[in-house]
Amino acid sequence: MLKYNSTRSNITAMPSEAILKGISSDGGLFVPEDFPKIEVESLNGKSYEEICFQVLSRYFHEFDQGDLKDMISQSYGKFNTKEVTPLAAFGDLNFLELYHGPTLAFKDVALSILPHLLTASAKIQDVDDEIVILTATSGDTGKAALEGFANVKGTSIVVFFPNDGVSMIQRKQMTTQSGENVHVIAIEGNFDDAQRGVKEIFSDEDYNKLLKKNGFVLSSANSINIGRLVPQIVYYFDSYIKSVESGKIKMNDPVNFTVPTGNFGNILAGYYAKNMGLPINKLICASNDNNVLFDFFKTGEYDKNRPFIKTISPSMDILVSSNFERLLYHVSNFDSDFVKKAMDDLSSLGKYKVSDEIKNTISENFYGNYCDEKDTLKTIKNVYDKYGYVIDPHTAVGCKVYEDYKLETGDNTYNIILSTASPYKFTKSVYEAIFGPSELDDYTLIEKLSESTGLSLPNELIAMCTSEDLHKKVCDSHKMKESITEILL
Ligand SMILES: N[C@@H](CCOP(=O)(O)O)C(=O)O
Repeated sequence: MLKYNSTRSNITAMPSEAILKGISSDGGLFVPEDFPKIEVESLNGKSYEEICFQVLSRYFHEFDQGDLKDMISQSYGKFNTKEVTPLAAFGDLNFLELYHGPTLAFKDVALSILPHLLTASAKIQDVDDEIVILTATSGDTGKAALEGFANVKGTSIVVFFPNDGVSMIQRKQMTTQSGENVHVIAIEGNFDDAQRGVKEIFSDEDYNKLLKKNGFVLSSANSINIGRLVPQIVYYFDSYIKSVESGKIKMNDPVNFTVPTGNFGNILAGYYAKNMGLPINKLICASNDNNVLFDFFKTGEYDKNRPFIKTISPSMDILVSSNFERLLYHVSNFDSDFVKKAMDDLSSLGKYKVSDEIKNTISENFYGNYCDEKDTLKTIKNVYDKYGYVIDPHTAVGCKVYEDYKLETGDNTYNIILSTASPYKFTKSVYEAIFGPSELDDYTLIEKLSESTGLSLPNELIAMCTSEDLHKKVCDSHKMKESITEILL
């Protein structure tokens, strides 16, 4: 029976408890005490949903197998492509399109199923309080979580986003969200402030007792919740199998994955896949100008003491990548004292350093680099000019870092780039990258981008642009708890 350990102490939890809590009471993140194994050959010929079942059932053994299968089929029916996460190949660029879910970002893959996992976990844990999902977002998680949890019985959701730190379309997607149980609040601050605020609320014992007394328990829709992370492992296996089936690689050939990275959840899911048996050679971690991780891979020092830079890939505008804590726990051989000290140093000094041994173990698995704004725009244009294929700025960051990786290392292993969002979420940046400056705004450019490139247009996006804003609240990043109190108590 697989259990979950906190990264910061000897607290353990069953899967349902870990999912329901979202984060451990000591501030640590839950990680599996072991990596379940999958024989990759056994997945040959299986559909996305079947692979999903193989992965999830190994991590979440408390759920009834039939119920788990039902949850999976209810979750992925709403994707607008036959294959949940199709691969698009141009030369040696293989883009894994993770954005065909309801909100046009990779977050849909996990957030379509998380509400099911959470409500099933509440049943197992015999909890009938209302589950309040606290979410911090730099643009994509927020909308996907709202969509997933809107009107889900027994839950309510509060999303905090940086008032001046998301794209126009990302903002509109959130502020127009309907649902009886949804709350969207802009904060005066950046994503790190939002995430810190949410984590502080989780660790505030007295506040959690007060909520409990009033019939509420907190959980998370961010990738700090293991229930968010595990479903993201699935597309690593699925894309590998698709690559074998299309003859691009042979079974058991090594592959690289390039992952545009912010909170380190998506790439960590790849590390979990590798430890489960997927033959991954390197995980290529692509950052934007907020290049803390790139510096870490070079020096072994994680140092967030630097300006927070707003970029055209806002979902990755993050200096504290939460899931890096999980990686430290794994590579230090489950040393929770070391992780706790590192995390304490990060919050008091803004930095920590790891030993050469830990740095080297990380470098065996990961390569890090970053792409600045100029190169992001250039890459969008180059890919379009060469292949007529439109990519969003986050994917462009991945693409450029992949090119740099090949040049620097000479490694030509088959590589898959995770394409994390639809170009339409960043219409103006993408349009201008390809066609040059425009006076028009994102809303107007949506149709122009579609007409000029032939990129198929999600109709709901047009309707959204003229919808009324339902959420207009703005709060100070130090007043997030007060906002929740106002909503709930
Ligand atoms: N890039 C994210 C930031 C939060 O990441 P998560 O994976 O922890 O949810 C976003 O778009 O909100």
